[in-house]
Amino acid sequence: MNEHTLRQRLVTLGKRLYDRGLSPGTSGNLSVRLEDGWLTTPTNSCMGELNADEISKLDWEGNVISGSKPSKEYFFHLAYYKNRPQAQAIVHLHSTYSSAVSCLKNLDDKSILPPITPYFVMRIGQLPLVPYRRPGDARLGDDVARLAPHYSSLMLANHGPIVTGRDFDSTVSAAEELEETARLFLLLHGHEYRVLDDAAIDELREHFGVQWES
Ligand SMILES: O=C(CO)COP(=O)(O)O
Ligand SMILES: [Zn+2]
Repeated sequence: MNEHTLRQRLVTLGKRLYDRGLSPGTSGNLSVRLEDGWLTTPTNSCMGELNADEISKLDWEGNVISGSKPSKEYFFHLAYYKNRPQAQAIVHLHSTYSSAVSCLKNLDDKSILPPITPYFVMRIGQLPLVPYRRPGDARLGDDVARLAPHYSSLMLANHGPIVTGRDFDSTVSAAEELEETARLFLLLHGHEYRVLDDAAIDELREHFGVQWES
């Protein structure tokens, strides 16, 4: 997709996320990689009302080339792009169920959600917890740089998810999948439930190349 089309996709899918209630208020931010830099949503923008011409364009040093002032989290997007070549797009949300899970105590920090469904394993994979930092704290960039080579998605403690993918549309779908998984996980609380066993995960790995260590 060229830059013009990607700007339109940011507007269209930003509205989809907002309409689904996955990015309340002005929370969250989106970005996509281009040949000559990358695009991100302006800081304090509502995802339901993005303007294609105002979207911020940055270079690989984080300098603004054009558009409005970028997201205050631009540096963790940059850290992901620099440390994960396969990441072509990034979605960061404060979606309710994912953010609720990010607040739970006693999580396995290396993999906070169990493999309850195949689509979670396929689209997200193992999801580590990044210790809490203030939004906009540049040290989040170091945390993301360290984990980015190993994980396509991360959960910021007491905040929300960062999801990356091979193109923008599939990254948005993966973020939606994560939200549904978090919802299922919380619905299952207090119930006895099965998780996918090693054989099932191996089968998914064979067919879809999942990122899950048994
Ligand atoms: O989600 C957010 C902070 O974590 C939103 O910040 P921005 O509006 O600066 O993108
Ligand atoms: Zn946020």
